Amino acid sequence: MQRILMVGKPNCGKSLLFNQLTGLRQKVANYPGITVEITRGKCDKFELVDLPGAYSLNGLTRDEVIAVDEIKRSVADDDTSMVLVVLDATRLAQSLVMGLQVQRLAFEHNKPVMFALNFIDEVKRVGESIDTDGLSKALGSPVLALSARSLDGLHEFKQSLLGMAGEPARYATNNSTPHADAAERSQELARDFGIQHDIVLKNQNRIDNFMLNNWTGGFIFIAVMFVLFQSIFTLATPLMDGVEDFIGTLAGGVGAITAEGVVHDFINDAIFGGFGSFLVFVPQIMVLTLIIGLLEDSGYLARAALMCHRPLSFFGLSGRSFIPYLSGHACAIPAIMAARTIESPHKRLITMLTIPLMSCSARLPVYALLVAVLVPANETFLGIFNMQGAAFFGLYFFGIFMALVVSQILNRFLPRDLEKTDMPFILELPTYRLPHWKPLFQRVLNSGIMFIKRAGPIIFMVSVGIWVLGYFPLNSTLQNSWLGQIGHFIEPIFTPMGLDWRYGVAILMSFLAREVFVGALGTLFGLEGADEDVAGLAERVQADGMTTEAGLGLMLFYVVALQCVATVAMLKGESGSSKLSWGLYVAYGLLAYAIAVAVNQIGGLL
Ligand SMILES: Nc1nc2c(ncn2[C@@H]2O[C@H](COP(=O)(O)OP(=O)(O)OP(=O)(O)O)[C@@H](O)[C@H]2O)c(=O)[nH]1
Ligand SMILES: [Mg+2]
Repeated sequence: MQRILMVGKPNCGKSLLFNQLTGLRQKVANYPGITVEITRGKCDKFELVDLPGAYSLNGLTRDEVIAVDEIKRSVADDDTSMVLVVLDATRLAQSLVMGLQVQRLAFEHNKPVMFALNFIDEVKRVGESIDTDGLSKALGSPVLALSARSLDGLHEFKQSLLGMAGEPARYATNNSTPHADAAERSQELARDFGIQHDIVLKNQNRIDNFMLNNWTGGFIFIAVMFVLFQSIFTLATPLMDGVEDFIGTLAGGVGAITAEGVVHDFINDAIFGGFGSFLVFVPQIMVLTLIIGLLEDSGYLARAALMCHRPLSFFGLSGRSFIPYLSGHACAIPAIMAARTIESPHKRLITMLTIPLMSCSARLPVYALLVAVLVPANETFLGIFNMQGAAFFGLYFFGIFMALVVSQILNRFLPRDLEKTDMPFILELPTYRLPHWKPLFQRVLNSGIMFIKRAGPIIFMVSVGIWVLGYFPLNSTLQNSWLGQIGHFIEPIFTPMGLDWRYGVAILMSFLAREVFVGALGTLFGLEGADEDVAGLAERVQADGMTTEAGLGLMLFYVVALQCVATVAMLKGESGSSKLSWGLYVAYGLLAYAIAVAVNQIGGLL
């Protein structure tokens, strides 16, 4: 299949255009450096390649290097038909540096180039226009104006693109002599053809004066973060109650039509009690994705990263660590990849190694369960803050705090040779924008589906496995079932944490994937009281008499422990060291255990 290579500066809308042309759903957000790997899709009979953004062919960060290497390799390849350069029409000068360099490279290999002048909707909104014919003449390649968001001009653009890709030889002949200094030429072209820059900047600066000011900016930052973590709890609660009621009703209905016996118990305890307990938490993951998405789309996150640069530098990190850290609250795997945009290898490594301490969404079910057990519902602090929400914030905060402490230690002890290639912190601030709702909702829905797909099978298997071991030999109690016997054997490890063997089994199982904890516990409590209704695992744990110190220790255990094999694999891939990655898995596990034991023991003395 012939290939169309798509290039451009970061945040110029490549991925959104790629999605429109291929029907795929690559991540799109208003922050430079979202795409960090090469993505391929099909557009008509061509393969379209979306690359990470780069400001020039002298790639600085790892994602830029990936893009530049692929451009250089691919442009010389016979299978590449043409190069599509995406430009941000509102930031012509910055977009053209890369554009001109790539055009020159493409011409050297007899490949035609087309320029997509994106963001034309924003140009129109400020009452400006761009002379595309003039620009096209000056560049010596066709320029087509479009908006990947409002879809203006997209149809005509697609026709022209396919026309050129289908007959590259016809367009490849080019007589223009590309200018030697791309940066200088970009400035000239932007002056001649670009829009009055201050129109766009004026509004933005007005907001930024407020957002980036030491006082108001700091206050807004803290308020945004607090609302973010608080709303994961408060916004999701009605939805979670809805799911819980639904599962409860379903379980009641199914229970009524199955005859008493093994099958009835299995459905009640393993399916509804185990797997059902886990499904209750899906709305929370979706709310988290929604809020992070809103922040990303608005353009605020880049400002937050800028403000965090100085404090983060103190811990050996960079302002660019902020986004990987924040997205680590959804999932560590893409967050570790997002660390590719960090300019310094030393800081990048520290960021990657501490991302697993961010409370990812897989911990949400565990937190939600334990917070519901330990903190009374509907209680408020000063009449404003929901106490359960505040407890959530505390857990997230503890994760971030631990990450900073570990970063500081790593900064001291990691070999310094990586730092020789250290580079300055530069971040282009994107324009403030309203969210793009449709892709945002798709992303939210997708996060829920992905969560179930990824963790669902393993939780189902563990729930079934635990149920079988706990149910047999027939007519035994849970205590002297097969599972009980194994449990009592491992119990001494968990006694110092103030927990009995049932929690021990659930914790051990959660080293496969941390979400398993809730399902495993749900099955265990289901087995114990086979006649009760399945809803309300938190009430059962509460009634069972978990002490506050043991519960708190257990929560902190889950903040710190790295119970995710996929994260270890990702770390191995990105750091190139399997010893380091598995070492981290063990180290965070031991640290988590030590913290839980300490909290329980000290709490017991008070
Ligand atoms: N108004 C408007 N917004 C756009 C347009 N194209 C893209 N966007 C928005 O611009 C932002 C960046 O889009 P992306 O597609 O992620 O940009 P990218 O070039 O892939 O960025 P990197 O992957 O970071 O290099 C997103 O918020 C998009 O919704 C457009 O034509 N008009
Ligand atoms: Mg992209």
